[in-house]
Amino acid sequence: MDSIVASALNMGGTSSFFDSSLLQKQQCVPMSFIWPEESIAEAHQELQAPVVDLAGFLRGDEQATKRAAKLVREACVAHGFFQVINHGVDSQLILEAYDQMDTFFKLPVHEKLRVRKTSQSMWGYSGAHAGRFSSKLPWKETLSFPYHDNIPEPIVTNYFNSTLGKDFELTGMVFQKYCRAMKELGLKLMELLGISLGVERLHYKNFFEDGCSIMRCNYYPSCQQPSLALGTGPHCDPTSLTILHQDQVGGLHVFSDENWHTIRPRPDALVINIGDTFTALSNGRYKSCLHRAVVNRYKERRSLAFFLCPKKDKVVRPPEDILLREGTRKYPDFTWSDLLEFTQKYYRADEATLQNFTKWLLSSKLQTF
Ligand SMILES: C=C1C[C@]23C[C@H]1CC[C@H]2[C@]1(C)CCC[C@@](C)(C(=O)O)[C@H]1[C@@H]3C(=O)O
Ligand SMILES: O=C(O)CCC(=O)C(=O)O
Ligand SMILES: [Fe+2]
Repeated sequence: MDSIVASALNMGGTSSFFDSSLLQKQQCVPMSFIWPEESIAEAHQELQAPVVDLAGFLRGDEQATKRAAKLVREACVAHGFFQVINHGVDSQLILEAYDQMDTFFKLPVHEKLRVRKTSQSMWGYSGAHAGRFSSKLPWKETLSFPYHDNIPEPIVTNYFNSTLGKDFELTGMVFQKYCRAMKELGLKLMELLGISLGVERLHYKNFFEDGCSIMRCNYYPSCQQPSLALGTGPHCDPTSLTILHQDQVGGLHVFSDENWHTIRPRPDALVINIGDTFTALSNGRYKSCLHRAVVNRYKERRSLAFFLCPKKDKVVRPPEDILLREGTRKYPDFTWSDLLEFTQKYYRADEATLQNFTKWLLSSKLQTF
């Protein structure tokens, strides 16, 4: 590794970090950011996926709910992806969340490193995951924090207060509100997913009620060689349901019918992805969405991702209605804690996480199903 790259990645002993302002000054992206050809194959067409209007469902209209559930079922069977509008989340709150995330990412690197993510924790700031991986680095910075509502104290506000102090009190309050809105919508979507799968209406909603979810702000700096690098490599989210807002720049791609497809940004829409854990909960009926985020030469890009997760020790298994109907199990019982541990300690989440996790689980725990 040459010395400029080493300093931009700031390799010193065991620690390393990503200074995008230094990396952007070089003509070429460092080797460690180059992805294999199959991962960066171009996207051609826009994905034809439904934009589901939630207004009728949210006000309890039965016909509208049936229509929404049908669209959701078709989209989840095909690729595990759809968008929602009239979702009930205040558009002003989304803009405020972007403003607050900008305040954080514009800080000098040494300030952001005050909340650096360590290998022992899911939470904090990470630059290109440079301390975690050494190749196929993602051209992004992330800030991740937990959300649940199992205690009366505001967990997100407290996270910001205890890590970044008084200057980030407002950031904490905005994200506390944003996460509450995401969780509320996530639970309503679980109800819709339950209806769409023909299981007891509140089954999934109840399952997720006491879970601890993950909130992540993604910041993708512009990149001098966008055709070689990736913001986020091809992957299925190991989590259950992702509610994502992307800014106006564009860069989210979904894999469907053997091709990568673009997802045109819609400021009024939230993107919904099925994740691996929900695939298991539906006994494989709903696909975990394979997606990636590309970067571009001219403009930085931002997205806000809320990953809905069940409580860590709950057993992930499809509801009896599905098991009785289908007879055979596609995946063994596991807990979210098992899958999370797999992606944080042993396996970098990609397109085959669930398949490899299942093998690992069966061999390491000598489990049968
Ligand atoms: C449980 C998680 C692991 C990741 C963060 C959440 C949900 C999505 C996962 C991730 C984004 C999938 C792509 C690879 C990854 C390493 C990343 O680029 O950030 C994944 C996250 C992670 O392990 O931190
Ligand atoms: O930024 C995006 O559009 C996608 C991000 C993503 O897939 C993730 O954070 O898991
Ligand atoms: Fe993702």
